[in-house]
Amino acid sequence: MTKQQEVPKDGSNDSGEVQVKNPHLNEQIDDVLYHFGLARSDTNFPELFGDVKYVCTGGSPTRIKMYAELFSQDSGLPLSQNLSRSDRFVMFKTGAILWVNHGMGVPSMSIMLNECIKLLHYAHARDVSFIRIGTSGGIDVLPGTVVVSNGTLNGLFEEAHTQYINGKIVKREAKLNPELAKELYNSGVSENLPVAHGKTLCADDFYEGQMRLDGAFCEYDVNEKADFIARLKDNGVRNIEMEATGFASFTTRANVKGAIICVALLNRLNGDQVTLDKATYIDYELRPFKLVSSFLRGKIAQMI
Ligand SMILES: O=P(O)(O)O[C@@H]1C[C@H](O)[C@@H](CO)O1
Ligand SMILES: O=c1cc[nH]c(=O)[nH]1
Repeated sequence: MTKQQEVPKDGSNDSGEVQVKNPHLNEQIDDVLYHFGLARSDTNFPELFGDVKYVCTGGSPTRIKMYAELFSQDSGLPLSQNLSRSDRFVMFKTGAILWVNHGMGVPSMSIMLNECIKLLHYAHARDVSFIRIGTSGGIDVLPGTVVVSNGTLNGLFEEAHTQYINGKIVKREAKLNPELAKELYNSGVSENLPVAHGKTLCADDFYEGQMRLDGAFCEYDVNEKADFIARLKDNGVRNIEMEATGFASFTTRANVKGAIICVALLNRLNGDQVTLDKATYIDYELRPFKLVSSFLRGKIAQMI
């Protein structure tokens, strides 16, 4: 086990490598990626992951496994076994594409992203893009619409991701890659999918943070909820989920492109409950996958 490649002091790196910006890692002989059950000392990261160009992620482990299996069928690329040795996250590989789930909300996703970013850094993977493929609550869009995010907002309507570190609030820029978003949007159009552009609100929970009236607790009234949804609409927000600002901030810090594609399960102007029957739910959750699969197959054709 050799000492890891030095991290530049200012964190800068224009080689296209996935960046970590933590000088303490230079002092570590090994690094255990605990939530994947993988360590530098027991796994050949460059051999297994050095070719990765796209990381596709979403909350549910069974959904991400299904996407990886379907992509293997669509592309003809062989599907790996589950490369994660922990029960926290699953990880599959189809050629240069890695499929990893992230759980629900920024705290879970930030663990996955920290470890995935280090894994790809140790693997010397270059020019990597991360795509979050998910579900959301739509704002003034028909259920089933695939929203390609062109910006992210936190609960204060700021384009920022907030962390509490060392007893202080730390705010970081939360921008997505506009060119990647445009390419993905165009793939949706060419697949005849109902696509929309718009900002994505990142809430800290599913109920009060999204101004639902159907949680266990609620201290606002129906008019306040309607005002909130109207304010979102006026600010160009097209959907609400629970990861966007964290995802945008982490991908920016790691020097990778980031995009978010989420299907709207409902139109929040018309209600709060998700009441889709199973067949419709499956149809909807496949829509953002179809868009990304078409995009990735185009990219693979260019790589050959
Ligand atoms: O994994 P997805 O995109 O479906 O996650 C969204 C956002 C929350 O994590 C979860 C709430 O149901 O759905
Ligand atoms: O309304 C919704 C639907 C999915 N995910 C969310 O976070 N909100």
